[in-house]
Amino acid sequence: MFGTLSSAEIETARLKRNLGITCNLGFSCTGFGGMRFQGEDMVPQRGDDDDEEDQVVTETTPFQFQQPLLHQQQKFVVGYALTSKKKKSFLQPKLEVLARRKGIFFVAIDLNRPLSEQGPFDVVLHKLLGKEWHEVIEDYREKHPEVTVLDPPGAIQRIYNRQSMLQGMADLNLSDCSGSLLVPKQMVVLKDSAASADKVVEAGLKFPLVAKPLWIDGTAKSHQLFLAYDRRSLAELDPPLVLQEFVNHGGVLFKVFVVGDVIKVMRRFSLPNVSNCEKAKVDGVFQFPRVSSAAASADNADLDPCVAELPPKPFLEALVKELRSLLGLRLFNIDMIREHGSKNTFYVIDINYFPGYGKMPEYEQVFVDFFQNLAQTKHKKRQHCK
Ligand SMILES: Nc1ncnc2c1ncn2[C@@H]1O[C@H](COP(=O)(O)OP(=O)(O)OP(=O)(O)O)[C@@H](O)[C@H]1O
Ligand SMILES: O=P(O)(O)O[C@H]1[C@H](OP(=O)(O)O)[C@@H](OP(=O)(O)O)[C@@H](O)[C@@H](O)[C@@H]1OP(=O)(O)O
Ligand SMILES: [Mg+2]
Repeated sequence: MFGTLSSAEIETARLKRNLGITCNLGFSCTGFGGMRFQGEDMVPQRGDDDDEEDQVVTETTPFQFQQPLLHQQQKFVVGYALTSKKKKSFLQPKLEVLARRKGIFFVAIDLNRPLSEQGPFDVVLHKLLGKEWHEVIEDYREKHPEVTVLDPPGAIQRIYNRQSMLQGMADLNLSDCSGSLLVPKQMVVLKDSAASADKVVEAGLKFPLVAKPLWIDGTAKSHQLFLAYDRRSLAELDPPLVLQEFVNHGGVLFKVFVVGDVIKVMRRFSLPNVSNCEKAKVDGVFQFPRVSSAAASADNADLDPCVAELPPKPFLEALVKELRSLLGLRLFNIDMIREHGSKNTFYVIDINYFPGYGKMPEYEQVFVDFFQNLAQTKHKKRQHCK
C-alpha cells in the first residue's frame, strides 16, 4: 500500500499499471479533423480597434468603452502581491506591454512595508498564503474602500476548504439551462480515517473514492490525491480530508476560466473511467498524478465527440453568473466533468482561485480588457459623485 513505498513516482507507475493509464492517459494526441479545439472561444468579439495586436476575446456580457482610458491621461495602477511562480507565469512581457499601451501599470507590493504607505493603487491583485497576509489585506480593504481588491480574502478562504468550496451549489438557479449540475457525494474526515469506513457506508458513498486533503494551502501536499478502492484502505489515509465519489467522465475535464464577465473553457486530460470489473478486482489506495493541471491541453486530441463536446454556452454563462455571486470572486476557474454516457449532466469537482491563467489562450488581452472595464467603472463612479 502507499505508505510502504518510497516515492510518488512509484505510486504513479503503479496507478498507471492498475488503471491502465498510458503516458498520455490513454488518448492519442493526433489532430481531430474538422473541430476547433485549442482555447475554443464561446463568444468571439473584437477588442479595441486602435490596436492591431488585439485578439478576439470571449465575453458573456459585452461591454463598450465610451472613452479609452488614455484619453483621460490617467494611469491605472495595479499593485500585485504574488508568489514568484505566479509572477512568472502571469506577469509575462506581453501582458505588461499590452497593458501599458492602455495606461495600465503593474507595481510590485513590498511585503516588508506597510501596504497603506504604498501606492496609490486602483487595484490590488493578490495570491499569497498565510494568516498574516489575510489580515493585512482585510485591514487594507476596510481602510481603502476606493481600491478594488481582487479578490476579498474571506471569499478566497472559503474555496481553500474543499468542503465549503462546493457548498451551496445545489441551490444555484440553473433551471432554464441546457444542462444540469451536480456535485459528487462527499464526506469530511477530520480524524481517524479507519473509523470513517462505517460512516462512508452509512452515507451511501460508493467506491472508488477520491481522497483529497481538506485544506488547500499552496503546498504540493494539498494537491496529493488518492483513489481508494475499498473500506479497508481508508485507514491508510491522513486526515483531514474529503472523500468524494469518483465519477466516470471519459477521461476529459473542462477547465472553465473566469475573469470577471469573461469565460474561456478548455479541455484537459483527466483520469480514465473505472470499470465495474476493475472495481471488483482492485483494492487498496493509490496516489495519482496531478493529471489535469498539466499544461498539455486535450484540445487537439483525438477524442470521442460525445466526451469532448464543450458544455453548452448558456449553461456555462448561467453557472458562472450564479457562482460569481455565490462565491464573491472575480478570478477563478471551475473544474467540471460530464457524467459518462449523459448528454449534459455535469459535476463540479473543484474551484480554484486565481488559477494558472498563463495557460489560458489570449489571457493577456482578456486581462487588459478586464482592467479597462474596472477603470471605466471607477471613472463613471467619480463623475457621478461630482
Ligand atoms: N470526483 C471525481 N471524479 C472523477 N475524477 C476526479 C474527481 N475528483 C478529482 N478527479 C480528478 O482528479 C483531478 C484533481 O482533482 P481536483 O481538481 O479536485 O484537485 P486539485 O488538487 O485541486 O487539482 P488542481 O491543481 O487542478 O486544482 C481532477 O482534475 C480529475 O482529473
Ligand atoms: O501551477 P499553475 O500555474 O498551473 O496553477 C495552479 C495553481 O497554482 P499557483 O496559483 O501556485 O500557480 C493552483 O493554485 P492552488 O490551488 O495551489 O492555490 C490551482 O489553482 C491549480 O488549479 C492551477 O492550475 P490550473 O488549474 O490553472 O491548471
Ligand atoms: Mg484545485
